[in-house]
Amino acid sequence: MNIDKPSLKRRNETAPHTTRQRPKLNMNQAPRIPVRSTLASRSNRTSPTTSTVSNQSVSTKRLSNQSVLTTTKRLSNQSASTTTKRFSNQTTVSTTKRPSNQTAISSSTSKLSSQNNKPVTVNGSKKLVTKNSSPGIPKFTGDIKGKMNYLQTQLEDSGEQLTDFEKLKDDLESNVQNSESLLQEALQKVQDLESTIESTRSRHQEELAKHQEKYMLKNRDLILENDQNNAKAKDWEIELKQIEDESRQTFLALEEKKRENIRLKATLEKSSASFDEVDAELRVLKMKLKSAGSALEEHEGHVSSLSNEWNTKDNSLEGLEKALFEQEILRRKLHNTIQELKGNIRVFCRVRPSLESDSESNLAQIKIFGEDQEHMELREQVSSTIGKSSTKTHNFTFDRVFSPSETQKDCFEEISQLVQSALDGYNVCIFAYGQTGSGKTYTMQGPNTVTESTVGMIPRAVQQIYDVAQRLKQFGWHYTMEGQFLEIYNETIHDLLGDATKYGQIKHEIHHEKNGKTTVSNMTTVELDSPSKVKMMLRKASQNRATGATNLNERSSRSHSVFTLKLIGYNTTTDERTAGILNLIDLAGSERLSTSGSVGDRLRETQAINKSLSCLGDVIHALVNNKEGGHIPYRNSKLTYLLRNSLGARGNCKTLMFVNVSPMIEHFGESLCSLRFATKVNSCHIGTAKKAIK
Ligand SMILES: Nc1ncnc2c1ncn2[C@@H]1O[C@H](COP(=O)(O)OP(=O)(O)OP(=O)(O)O)[C@@H](O)[C@H]1O
Repeated sequence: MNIDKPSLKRRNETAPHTTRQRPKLNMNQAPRIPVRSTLASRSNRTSPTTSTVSNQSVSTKRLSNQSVLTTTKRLSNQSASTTTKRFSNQTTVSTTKRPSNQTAISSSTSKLSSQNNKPVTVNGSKKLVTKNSSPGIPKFTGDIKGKMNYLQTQLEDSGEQLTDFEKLKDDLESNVQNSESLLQEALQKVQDLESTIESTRSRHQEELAKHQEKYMLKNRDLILENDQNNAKAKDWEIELKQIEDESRQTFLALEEKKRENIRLKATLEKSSASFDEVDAELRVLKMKLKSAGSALEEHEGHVSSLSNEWNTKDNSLEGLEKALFEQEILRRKLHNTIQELKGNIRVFCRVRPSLESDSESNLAQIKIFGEDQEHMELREQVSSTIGKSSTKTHNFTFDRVFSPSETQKDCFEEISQLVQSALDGYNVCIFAYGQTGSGKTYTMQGPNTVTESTVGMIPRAVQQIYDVAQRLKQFGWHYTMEGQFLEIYNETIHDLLGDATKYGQIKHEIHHEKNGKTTVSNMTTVELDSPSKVKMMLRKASQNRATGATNLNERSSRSHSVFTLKLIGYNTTTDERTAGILNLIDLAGSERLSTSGSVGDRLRETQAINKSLSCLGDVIHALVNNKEGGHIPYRNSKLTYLLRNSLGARGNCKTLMFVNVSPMIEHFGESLCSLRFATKVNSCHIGTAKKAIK
């Protein structure tokens, strides 16, 4: 809808001559002027006969202003005079001859008249224009009068013609005026149209601008919408991807479910088959049950007769229980008599097996023999001063020698009688003596990673005491068990169940009361009402020992550990009370100062260990050799002072010592020393032990 304004203007300017639309003339109103047509065709022969109004108007105007008047004038001036003047010799010629510039109207009118002699329509009235040779005009006859008449006639004709022409002129002029007014109207219409066009154009422009603005806004909205749609499309893409992933996973899960379903179907089929089997079995069982039901009825009859029998026997059972109780008292008496006969100090030797870290080739020759496995022989290759090699044999005898293949259970079976004695009110000490790495801790507690078969003497002893205490309940005995665990390191006592970070800050003093009770101050006491508590206690002690040293084994070999279990029994039937103590002692490594090669702190440690161990030997020696009431050097070491009431001073003590030895040749010398020390202990006889009965 682009409107080219300049081109419009140009068109307006050129319109009169070319394509400008003019108001149409109403040809029915306008007079028909064939003359003008002829004139027009003559003046512009190339123009179409249906020439434009403007052409017509212009021609008409000219006719009215110039041609018609000129023609009329000339006609009036010339026709008469010239015709008259030339009449004599040129009448025909002058009348027929027309000036070259004479108007088209006159010419055409003349021509029409002369050629056709037909009536010419002018302003709607028909006029007959005659030629000179027209039969209406009298011919010149040749006389003057005739001539005059003729001329008169001619003049009259001319006057008529003139009148016609004037009429014609008037008509033409009115035509011209009409045409002009039409033209004015047309021009006015053109102007109106132009202003209409202009207003339409400006309106269109405004509308266009509005539309453009609207479209721009719409376009901007569309861009925004497009951006939003793009963002949405991206979101959708991401969402679609997620959905795709989810569906892939769902598909995988579905596949897995399908496979599981297949497996389950197979299992179900199997199960249904076995269900059928079970169902058949159930039916068989039901039948059996039925027959058993009838058998049961029979048995019930038997039961009622047996029940009567039972009642009579129940009465005799009470008598039997009483007898059993008496027998239990007797058993305990006999047991302790046997223990006493065996001696109050007994020694067991235990040879540990070779370890992965030991080499087979370095095993010492150790032989264990005797009816009760009580003898052992150690062979040693020696060279004399003259270089002659020979075998030297060392023989030892103990209460029992355990070979490397014997288990913890085997060892415990032998000491369980002593543990029983603690329940019966005796003070029992079980020592583990030997060089570092000979198996003392293994024997007393078990290895670091303990199993049911490797569990040591301490937990086994507690388990036994717990079991026996439970069993003795039926005879009226009720026991309370309290446990303590301490360490003697460099002659200082540490509470292994206490706070290891406070070692050295808290002082622990040993007190012996007149009633024979020994106490250590500031010690943690644990009530052992179940065997599981012993495990907890041992774990805690082990952790404290680890906190106290960078190397657990190193610490354990440099200190004595003493586990004390106090057993207090009360018999509600007999009102009897017992107070026994079980001490389980893992001694520090017994290696000699010369072989240890210790210096500095380690030297002082070794000296302290050796001192306390030799004190133990001295105490035992004094107990053997001193007369009753003689001095026993218990105070010389913390260990002997602590165990004063358990080492036979008051006669209710039982002592067992495990001497642990290594099977390796490299430890041969230390093993001999340990065995010699144990032999001395074994030869002691500390009188007859008496249980503590209050
Ligand atoms: N009878 C045994 N059966 C199997 N292994 C044993 C036996 N006796 C000791 N051992 C092992 O030998 C090694 C040393 O034993 P243990 O630590 O008990 O010696 P120790 O005499 O207590 O040493 P320390 O004085 O340094 O504490 C340990 O690895 C232990 O498991």
